[in-house]
Amino acid sequence: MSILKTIQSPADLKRVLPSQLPELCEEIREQIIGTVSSVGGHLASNLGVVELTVALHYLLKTPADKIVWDTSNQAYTHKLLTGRREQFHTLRQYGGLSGFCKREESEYDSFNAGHAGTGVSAAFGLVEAREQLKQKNKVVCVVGDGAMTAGMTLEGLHHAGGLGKDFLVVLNDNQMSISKNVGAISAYLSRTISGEFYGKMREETGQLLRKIPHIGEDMQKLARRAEELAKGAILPGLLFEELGFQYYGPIDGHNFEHLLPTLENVLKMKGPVLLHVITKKGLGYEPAINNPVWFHACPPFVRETGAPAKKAARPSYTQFAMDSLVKLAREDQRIVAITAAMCEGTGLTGFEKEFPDRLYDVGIAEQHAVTFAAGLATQGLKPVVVMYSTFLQRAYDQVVHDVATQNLPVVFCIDRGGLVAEDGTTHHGAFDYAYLRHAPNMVVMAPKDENELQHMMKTCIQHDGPVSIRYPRGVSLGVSMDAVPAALPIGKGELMKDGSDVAIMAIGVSVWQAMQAAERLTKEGISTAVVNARFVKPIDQDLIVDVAKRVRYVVTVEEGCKMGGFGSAVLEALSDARITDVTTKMLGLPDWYIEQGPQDLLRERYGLTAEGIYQSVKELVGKAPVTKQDRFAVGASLDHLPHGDEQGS
Ligand SMILES: Cc1ncc(C[n+]2csc(CCOP(=O)(O)OP(=O)(O)O)c2C)c(N)n1
Ligand SMILES: CC(=O)[C@@H](O)[C@H](O)COP(=O)(O)O
Ligand SMILES: [Mg+2]
Repeated sequence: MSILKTIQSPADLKRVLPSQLPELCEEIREQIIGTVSSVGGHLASNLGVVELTVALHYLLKTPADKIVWDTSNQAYTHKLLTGRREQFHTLRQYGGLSGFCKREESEYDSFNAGHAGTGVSAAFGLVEAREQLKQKNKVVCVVGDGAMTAGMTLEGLHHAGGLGKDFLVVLNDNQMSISKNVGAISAYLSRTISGEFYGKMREETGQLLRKIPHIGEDMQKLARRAEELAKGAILPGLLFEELGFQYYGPIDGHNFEHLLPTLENVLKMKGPVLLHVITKKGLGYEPAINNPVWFHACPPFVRETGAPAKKAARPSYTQFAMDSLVKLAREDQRIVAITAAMCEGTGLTGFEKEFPDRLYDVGIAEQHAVTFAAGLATQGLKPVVVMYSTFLQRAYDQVVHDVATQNLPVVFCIDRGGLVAEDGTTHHGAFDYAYLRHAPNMVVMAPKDENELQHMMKTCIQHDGPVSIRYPRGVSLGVSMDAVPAALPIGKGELMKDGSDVAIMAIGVSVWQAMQAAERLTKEGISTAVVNARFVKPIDQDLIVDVAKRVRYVVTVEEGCKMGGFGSAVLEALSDARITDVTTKMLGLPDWYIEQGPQDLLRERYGLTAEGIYQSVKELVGKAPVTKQDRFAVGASLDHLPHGDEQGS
């Protein structure tokens, strides 16, 4: 009889005998491996926290007590124990369970996440809310060693340590971010784990801490004293102690005999406590233990071998971008690349291999990455910040204040621009055009395909100022490649096809969709032009105005939020040129957070496929044109005017 199947909520878990918990963990691992092998997901991190999650739910009274999962890509066991086992097969699919914590999904999810380093701050918000509301619940934050390198985590610890309220932070240390964790904090944690002297003393104090049945204030002091003695000369945990946290551990995060009594005791302690727990990424599935990087967030795979279930049809845009960068770096010694803990995802591994001294992995520290790049640029280097669109959001002020105001030649390679699929809301690259284009000095571009991508990479490197290039997640189009990349003129678009009724002005991967739609429309008698804008900023006003003068309708297409993005830039250009006799429509992402789902499905849903663009144009053209006289006639009813995104003039 399955134990897992008897658990509808954490209350049921409490009926399981402690001796049965390892068996339950095996069932949980089985379920996670089975599901992730068929739908993909964050396997390695999840397999590492099975015992820790079971122990926390075993001891806490959730949902009154709160667990905040930093990043929350490790919350699968939490989902399985909190009433979501039966839907677990829908994980990360359209309409299914999220791969992350979502308050909309369950009362057991205390805070939404997806980006790393928010856990401590959010959980401390729950702590202070409890104090303000005079409640009694416990608050626990589980944060990884990778997320410990994020500035926000340190800001949160600093605040919480200073105020001294009851708060448990569990540091889940598997010595890995996505790749091997980096930097001084990671080295510090490793020393804490591996110190030989401390290891022995830790064992003794750990035993003491586990033995104390119901730890009272005096006993707590005794345990602390013993712990202090154990610290001896090397003072493990000193960093956290100095930040106002009582530090305990490290303990084995896979052993219930350590986990349960230790957690029970630290949960009773007063003030901020940090418990250091050591876990292994991928535990329970050999291929994931051997390759935790690939299994951090993997596509569907063959259970028996761990091999990917499908082979990619063509190289990704990421690969083309980074191959271009490597080629350019061979010729230009000034180029250095910067990643914020995303060397593999951003495709920088080839660069690292060839130029190990010119690649900086700064940890999960996007803000630092950008300002660090600005510093490098002041000295004549050519820093290339390679980052997912969604993570660059965190460094908005650094882009504006540290790079753009000084007009520094920092290149931003923005990967995962647009819809990213299964990671959903927190990971879609929806906002970059909008959050970059309003910064004076910024150049913002996006290629229509991988060939243009290589030319744009060259353009970026040549440009003497802040410049960004964004490309999507996924496989490239398979177009033929020019032998040599050539820089493009900044701010110049490309007229792909002329027409006299409608102009579709598109950017990035939407351009080829627009071309297909235009060809079909033209065949049906609606003469349709297509502009590949190439640049969101500076936008090619001359081309846009020239084409707009020839047509009656202008449709903009972008895989980004409509508000403030590319379409807005086109409308501004038309407005500046006083083009008032075209009817316009913007296609792009609406003013809500986009759900998870396959890219194709989401593109279809938001009208960004060739079919969607075609339908939008047909609908627009089918409507009675709105004339200037109609709109401005005194007393004229506005009911006939286009609604929503359409802006008739
Ligand atoms: C702000 C931000 N940058 C980058 C990422 C990508 N990312 C997701 S998980 C992860 C590693 C997290 O490591 P750790 O906190 O140790 O958790 P583990 O997966 O090891 O449990 C990274 C870099 C992110 N989610 N958020
Ligand atoms: C980086 C990150 O947040 C991952 O956890 C995410 O799931 C990666 O997805 P891709 O790198 O496949 O886009
Ligand atoms: Mg880790």
